[in-house]
Amino acid sequence: MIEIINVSKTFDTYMAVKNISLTIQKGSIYGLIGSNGAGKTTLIKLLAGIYLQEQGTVSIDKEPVFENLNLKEKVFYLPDQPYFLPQYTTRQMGSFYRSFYPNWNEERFKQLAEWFELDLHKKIHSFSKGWQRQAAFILALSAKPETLILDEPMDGLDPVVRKKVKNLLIQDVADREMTILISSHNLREIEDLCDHIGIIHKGEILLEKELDELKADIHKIQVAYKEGMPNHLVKSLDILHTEKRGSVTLLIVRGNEDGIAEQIRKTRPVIFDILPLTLEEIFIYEMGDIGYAIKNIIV
Ligand SMILES: Nc1ncnc2c1ncn2[C@@H]1O[C@H](COP(=O)(O)OP(=O)(O)OP(=O)(O)O)[C@@H](O)[C@H]1O
Repeated sequence: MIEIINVSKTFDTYMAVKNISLTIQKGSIYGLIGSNGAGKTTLIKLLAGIYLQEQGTVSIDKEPVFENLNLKEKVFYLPDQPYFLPQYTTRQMGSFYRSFYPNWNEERFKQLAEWFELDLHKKIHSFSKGWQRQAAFILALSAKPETLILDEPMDGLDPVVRKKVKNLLIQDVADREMTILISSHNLREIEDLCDHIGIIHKGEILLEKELDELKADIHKIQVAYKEGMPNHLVKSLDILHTEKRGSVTLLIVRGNEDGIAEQIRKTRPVIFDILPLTLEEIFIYEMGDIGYAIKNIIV
């Protein structure tokens, strides 16, 4: 379990992280979202033990992170610009990590290289940006860390590779309860991966939520009637937003999905669909002012 309690970090006079607290349960995938300069990398570097906070505590499984070598054997940090030793091949980087990470799995290393079709014997610096990131993922996942910290991990990956990476991450979380903190400025990109989301803005956490909790309670519904929508239905539903699109009405409704569907079916609509809501839409409709603020700060 990751615990960040009342943590602040200042550069000269600028406070990049302001009194942040958050907890990430073991086996959870936590998405830290924020615009450029929000403080994501600073928070991540505090968690990776690269920076020391001036205030508060940063711990994993109750152990303080900073200068804790035992803990570092179980944590893998993949920065936004992956670092490799100069002139090294992925094979050589593998040998380097093998000496450092006790859980290193050679079999997996070879399997992943095959799966990504990556040449282990080529110098990493000759790879394109996307291939370098794939090499970094192969190394990170072969180290079998208990905690994986990823800063903007999907940058430069094509959609097919993104899907592969997401599947691998989910598999490791399911198989051995790996904990992941993943930062991104793109809500859409990580919404299908994370079970918790934290929004960071100007060094502060604006909002933190469990995704299932967010998604279970709000629904996008499309209905059409021969003679307009019945008034009693409008009154009985907890409608957050209504939009007319020709003869079809689009509703954003809060409440239990089955209950809402039953009420609508009773009114015999000619069209009735429940559509998926994106996380961005949920933020906007569910959180009013905060939702609109969030819309303006993330893509
Ligand atoms: N080493 C540093 N020295 C001085 N200021 C820094 C340093 N690192 C970060 N900052 C400042 O702290 C703030 C937060 O930066 P940080 O890199 O954590 O943001 P971020 O959310 O990761 O942004 P991005 O999405 O652009 O990578 C910024 O204003 C940045 O200029």
